[in-house]
Amino acid sequence: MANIVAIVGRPNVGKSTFFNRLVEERKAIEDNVSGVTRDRHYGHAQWGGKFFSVIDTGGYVTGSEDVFEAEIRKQVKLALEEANVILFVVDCHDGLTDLDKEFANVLRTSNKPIYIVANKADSAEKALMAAEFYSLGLTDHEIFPIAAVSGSGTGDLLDEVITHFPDQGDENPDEGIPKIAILGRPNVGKSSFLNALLGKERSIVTDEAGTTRDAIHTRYKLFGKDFIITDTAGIRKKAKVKEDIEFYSVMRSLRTLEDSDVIIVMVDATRGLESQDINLISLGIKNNKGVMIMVNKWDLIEKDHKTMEKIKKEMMEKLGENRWIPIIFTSVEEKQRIFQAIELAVKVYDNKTRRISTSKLNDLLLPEIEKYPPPALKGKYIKIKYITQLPTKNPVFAFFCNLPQYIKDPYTRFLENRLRENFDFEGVPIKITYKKK
Ligand SMILES: Nc1nc2c(ncn2[C@@H]2O[C@H](COP(=O)(O)OP(=O)(O)OP(=O)(O)O)[C@@H](O)[C@H]2O)c(=O)[nH]1
Ligand SMILES: Nc1nc2c(ncn2[C@@H]2O[C@H](COP(=O)(O)OP(=O)(O)OP(=O)(O)O)[C@@H](O)[C@H]2O)c(=O)[nH]1
Repeated sequence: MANIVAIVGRPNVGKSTFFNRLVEERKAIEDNVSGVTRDRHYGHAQWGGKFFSVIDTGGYVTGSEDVFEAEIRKQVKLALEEANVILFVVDCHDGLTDLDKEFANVLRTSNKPIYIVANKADSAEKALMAAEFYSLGLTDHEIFPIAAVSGSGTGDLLDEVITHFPDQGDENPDEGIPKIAILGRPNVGKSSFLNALLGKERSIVTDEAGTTRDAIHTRYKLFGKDFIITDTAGIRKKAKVKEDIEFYSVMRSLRTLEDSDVIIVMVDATRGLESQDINLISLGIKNNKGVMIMVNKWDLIEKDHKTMEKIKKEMMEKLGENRWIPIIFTSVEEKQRIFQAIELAVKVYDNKTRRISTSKLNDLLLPEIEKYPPPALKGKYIKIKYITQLPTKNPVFAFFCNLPQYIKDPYTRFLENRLRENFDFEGVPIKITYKKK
């Protein structure tokens, strides 16, 4: 289960600075191994051996001068639903404001742990100002003065925050059963697909939800395969509220994606691969998820024996260097290839957990590298000596060589292609790193 921390607070108190600080530290640790997702509102962090995600809800409040209570409610509601812990950021510099009080009133309705983070405590003198926020009476926890710009005070805060996480977080999930998320634009047929899985064979094993606000993991045993579909049904209902569709569907995608191994990006055959679909695919890749595309409503397409190949080719072009993503054509309505879609998702999961022995890697790849060695740079020859797959959750291959810094992107792509030709990593992002030897 994902550990999630939400940052709330009025504009300009330093939420994004704080967010970046939390996420940067993890990034520094991880950068050379797995590459880490980072965007404005959502990122990964680590403290004390626990992994968690951080949502900066700040950007969702529009208009920094005129923040209406409805907006605050919307922001905070999101935090309450998604997070294990809420960090309410205030500003020591400005002291307690009316808007802070409004936020506090909304937060009071929650039963999740709340910490008041008194930011801009740049000096000991400023830190004393933090005491003022006790008058909110919002939380039994200590108030933590911090300075997001320098990071001072954040360690003490995080020591406390992580005590609320039930486990280590997503970096260390239970092995074995593939968790599959079905994502896609509204109306492509996601619910119909779930119902088709549910309806026919009626063999759900469990339907467990930690709390109503967590992602729901439904475990299936169908067609001889064990798998889990991750979903956030509670949020889905709210997506029916019109103006919030985009807002909630993004949050929903993040949460389901976070809790899954493989994402099925469902697209509408009559519309093709659209930019939103590409965004979901990129999000999956950045988060090291297995990815496949399910082109649904295939029954609505007028076709001959060449149509499928033609559409596949067009999609491949849009995928560019991510051509390793498999595409399957289905009709949920006519129950066409529904089983194969699940089978493919499970296969992608198997590929994702594939381990190649060092001897096999070297036997197959070193001769290819010998044929096409990395181009010499500044008159220096680059010699790759051996290759090994790192013991990571996602496929990462370390190439040991004399001058790692001299190898350029095109050669990395060459190596990735050779890896994919020799071993089945269909649907799986793979990473290549160079190490000095
Ligand atoms: N002195 C001081 N300034 C800070 C600190 N942290 C953030 N700031 C400044 O406060 C201002 C607002 O910071 P942001 O991180 O953009 O604030 P925010 O809460 O994300 O603002 P919105 O995006 O409007 O919601 C910036 O000028 C920051 O440089 C700090 O620890 N000390
Ligand atoms: N022709 C055809 N229609 C389909 C197919 N799959 C789903 N539909 C129809 O498409 C419509 C939308 O299906 P849903 O399952 O509600 O789509 P969804 O992706 O869950 O939609 P949201 O809940 O809005 O995200 C419904 O009218 C379905 O009956 C299919 O394979 N072929």
